[in-house]
Amino acid sequence: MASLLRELPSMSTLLAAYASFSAMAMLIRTVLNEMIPKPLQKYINSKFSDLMSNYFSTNFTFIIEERWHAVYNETFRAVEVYLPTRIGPTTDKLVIGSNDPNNPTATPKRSIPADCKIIDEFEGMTLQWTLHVRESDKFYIPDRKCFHLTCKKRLREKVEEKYLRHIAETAQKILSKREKLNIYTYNQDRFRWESAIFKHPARFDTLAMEPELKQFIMDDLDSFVGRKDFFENVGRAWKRGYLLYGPPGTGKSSLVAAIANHMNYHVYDLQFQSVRNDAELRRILTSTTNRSILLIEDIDCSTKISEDRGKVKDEKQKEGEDGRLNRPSSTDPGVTLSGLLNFIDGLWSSCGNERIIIFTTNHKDKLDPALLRPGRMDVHIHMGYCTPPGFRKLATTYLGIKDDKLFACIDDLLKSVEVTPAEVAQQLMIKSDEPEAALQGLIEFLTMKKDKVGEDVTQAGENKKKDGEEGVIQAKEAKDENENKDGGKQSRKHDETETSSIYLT
Ligand SMILES: Nc1ncnc2c1ncn2[C@@H]1O[C@H](COP(=O)(O)OP(=O)(O)OP(=O)(O)O)[C@@H](O)[C@H]1O
Repeated sequence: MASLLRELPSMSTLLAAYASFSAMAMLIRTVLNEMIPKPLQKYINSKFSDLMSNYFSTNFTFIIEERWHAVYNETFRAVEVYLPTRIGPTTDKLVIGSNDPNNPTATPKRSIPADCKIIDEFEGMTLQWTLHVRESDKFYIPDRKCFHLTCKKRLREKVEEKYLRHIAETAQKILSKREKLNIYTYNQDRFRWESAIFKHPARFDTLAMEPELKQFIMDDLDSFVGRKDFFENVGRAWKRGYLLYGPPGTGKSSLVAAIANHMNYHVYDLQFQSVRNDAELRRILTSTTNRSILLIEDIDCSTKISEDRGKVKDEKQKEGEDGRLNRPSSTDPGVTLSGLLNFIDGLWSSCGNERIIIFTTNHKDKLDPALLRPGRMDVHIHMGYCTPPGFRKLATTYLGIKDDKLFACIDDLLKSVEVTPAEVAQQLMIKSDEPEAALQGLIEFLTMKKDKVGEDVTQAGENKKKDGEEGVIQAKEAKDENENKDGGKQSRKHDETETSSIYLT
């Protein structure tokens, strides 16, 4: 032992060696600093530290981004649902909130804050999650979100095979048990769908519609849900399109709410005006979930969608333009009909399952024929003026009565006056706790409307009289014809477009 100690260098030798090594290192560093440009130094440093950490680290990180190629990443969505259920004592912050104005005392919902570590345990493994948000420096590019999942390198395969599948299954269970429906609206500034609780009271049994029509729609919806294999076998995307058209106040929005409640589907309410172009439309539509309704209301108000493509082209050619229909302008919404059709029944229609697409319009005649072509929207539903069965339904809903001696009189008036279910409902609501008074008020309202129509027709006749003898004869003929129909008072002409109807394409 003593001989061994004697062979060791002395303390002063060690210090001298250390000093000369340090001097040499400093010299090399100074030379390298002077000779190698800064960016290259940075690059070498980062490569070196990556290499070291990869080589020596025992951890492995999965990165789960919000979008996977062109569509929303379902793994990301599953993690978003699953992770808030795994908040444990190691988590030191949490985002909470509620979007249910009907229930302000409800327990707030949880969401994961950025850069917060969450530890999960699964089959003896410890897993660490972090949500990263990379802010975009360009206003037209959304922020990028991704989850980092870190585990031990040796557990990588188990995590991939078992843990991630467990997350997908758990999220699926949570989502299938959803008690509350959401209505989503697209926030153009934040590039994302934002939700509110959807608690619309409209149901099929409160809708004033022809009973057969109502039954048809319910059967159609029910058969759609159970026909996954059918759609697959016939090579069609598992989607159903409804076009609801009719005057304002006939219940188009109420029918959408009734469909959502019947199917237990979330509603994505898209305003075309908030979409910049077809590429953005594709992005928006591919971020919606399965088992949902895509609602585009008043589709006729979107000029590019509603105008006949032929007409647009002709007009543009007349103006000496190049006729490119799809070019967005500063005033028109940038979405084109072809962009929309591509999602309805084009190649993109196969992205997603169990989707219902609903368009509503007050002016079906303004829509591009391409949108009405057979097979595009599977079912066209005309929402018409209030009929006697519709009125009875409203009387049951609003007054709680199934029959009354005044019903016959109201039925007669409804056959001769164009009145929307919204107007009838409004009248019944005024005195809903006094059914007799409410019905009497409705009779007065309908009679007033009928008389007004009569006056309008007489006025039109008088105007024509001024225009010449021929006009007088025609007005009289028209008036006589109506008088013959309903005992001297003006009546409305019932044609097939005034009552509710259905048309399968
Ligand atoms: N068929 C109906 N059955 C029951 N209630 C109805 C019906 N139609 C209208 N109403 C009542 O009138 C209100 C307005 O109707 P709704 O918004 O559904 O009509 P709409 O056809 O969508 O009108 P718009 O074209 O102006 O959007 C509803 O909140 C509902 O109370």
